[in-house]
Amino acid sequence: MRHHASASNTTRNNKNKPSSNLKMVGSVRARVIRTLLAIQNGQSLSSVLDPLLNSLHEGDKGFAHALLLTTLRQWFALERLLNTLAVNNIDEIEVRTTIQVGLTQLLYLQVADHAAIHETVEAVKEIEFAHASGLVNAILRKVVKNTHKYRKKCDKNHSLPNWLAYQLKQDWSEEYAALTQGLRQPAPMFLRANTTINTIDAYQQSLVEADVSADMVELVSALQLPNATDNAATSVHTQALRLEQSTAVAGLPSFAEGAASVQDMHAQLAAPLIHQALINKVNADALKNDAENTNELHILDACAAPGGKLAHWLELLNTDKQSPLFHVKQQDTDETSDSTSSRTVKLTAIDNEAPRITRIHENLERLHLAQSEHINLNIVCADATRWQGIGESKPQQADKNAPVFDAILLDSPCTATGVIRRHPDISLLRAEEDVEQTVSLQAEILDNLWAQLKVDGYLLYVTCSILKQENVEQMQDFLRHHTNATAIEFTEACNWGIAQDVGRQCLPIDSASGDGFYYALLKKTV
Ligand SMILES: C[S@@+](CC[C@H](N)C(=O)[O-])C[C@H]1O[C@@H](n2cnc3c(N)ncnc32)[C@H](O)[C@@H]1O
Repeated sequence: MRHHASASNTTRNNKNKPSSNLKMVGSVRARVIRTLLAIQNGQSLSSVLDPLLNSLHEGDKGFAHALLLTTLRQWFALERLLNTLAVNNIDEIEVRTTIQVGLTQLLYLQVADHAAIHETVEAVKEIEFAHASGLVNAILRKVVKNTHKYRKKCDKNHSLPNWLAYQLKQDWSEEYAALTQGLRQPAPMFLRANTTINTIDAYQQSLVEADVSADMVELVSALQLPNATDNAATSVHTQALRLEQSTAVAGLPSFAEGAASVQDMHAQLAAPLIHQALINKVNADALKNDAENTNELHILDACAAPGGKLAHWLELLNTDKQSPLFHVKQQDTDETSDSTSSRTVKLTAIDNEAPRITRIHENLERLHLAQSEHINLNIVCADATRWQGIGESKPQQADKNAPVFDAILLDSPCTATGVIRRHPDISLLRAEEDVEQTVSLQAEILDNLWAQLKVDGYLLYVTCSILKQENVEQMQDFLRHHTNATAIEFTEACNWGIAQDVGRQCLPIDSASGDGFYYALLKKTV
């Protein structure tokens, strides 16, 4: 019996919590400091970033964004540096945060010394900690005497909480130095062209015409899928567009009209992989002339919000309308000829957070994917540890407990340690004890969904974590407890990720490459 916790994937901050609320008044620096205090108080960057930026004049937004994101990326390194700079311990989080914002300007943003010091001292007064203005001034003045030395000191080592750095060293000793430095850098911006509206080449061309430089990155996956002819690996190709410079989506051609989505290049592997696995299942069923599977296919995107991978899967389904998924070849009763009938694909998407479900609907509307002729789409707010898809599919089915899904995409809740470059608040918000809770939640979801997968069906397990406990170790544990599961091998012909005992792991080391995702494909054998 595997250990299960009833916990949800929550984040906590176990440090002294600052008291201030998010008050968007005063100078840019004071607003950034207040935003950082709100994050230390447990709020996510995504919930506070827009209120901050929307409160500012257009001309100040870029600086505020850079100051906030860079301070978060360098947070733990700045904390360590601050501890060596102060003669006495500084207990007030408001004061520490202000000094860290000052250090970011001096060490990472090349703000002129005088402006950085003067404005930061003014900001500490604005947040009503004027008694510390002398201290802030003294520490920042000390640093400008030798910024080169302090920058070097700050860059040494990692900028992560110690528990996370320790775990990464255990998991990735060879890659550790590059990985921890990689996590301090910004990530490139990637797009996915909506192939139901334009080809990838055509969208790249429209980017050129809009003066947005982008190159195409091709990811190749090679899967040792059973039933492939002569045991050759099945190749799956994914093409992502990488922008030379990150930009606001409003500046991208036809973005509002649904021509493209922002999605990390490694996140763009998920839909093509499960789509190919589904095609393989359908082809294998056809060879076996499996009547039960001929009329309807039912597929599941579990943990679907805000719908990035769901939209991608719908794009693939809608782009290839001649696919065997929609057309069933049947042998006529006299066995002398074949006929073809059409088949509906039922796609169910679930997530347990209602506000995030609203975002799925908004995203699909923008991409013109909310409705389509061949696909019966059903979006449900439900808890994947308990939800039963039975009856959703075939209410008239005799055996109410028979599994119903031909393929399942499980983009699992996780610690999101693989996307720290984009969401640097994760380093501050995650606590060590979250890992075990998350691993238990993942196991619970896996168990519940596995029981609902048909024999010969596939489940793609995905996380944006770089911790082995949530990834390869989760899969090893799953395979030990489910003898009817087999892991499909990703061969060395894959040009992404690092082969694991089960599945493949991408690490966010290369500043031009994608985030830290893990992929494992499982097949149900009996
Ligand atoms: C990694 S995100 C999914 C991202 C999504 N697949 C995409 O590509 O846009 C994980 C999702 O799991 C959902 N989640 C967490 N616990 C869940 C549960 N017990 N049941 C269903 N969904 C859950 C979260 O609300 C979150 O939206």
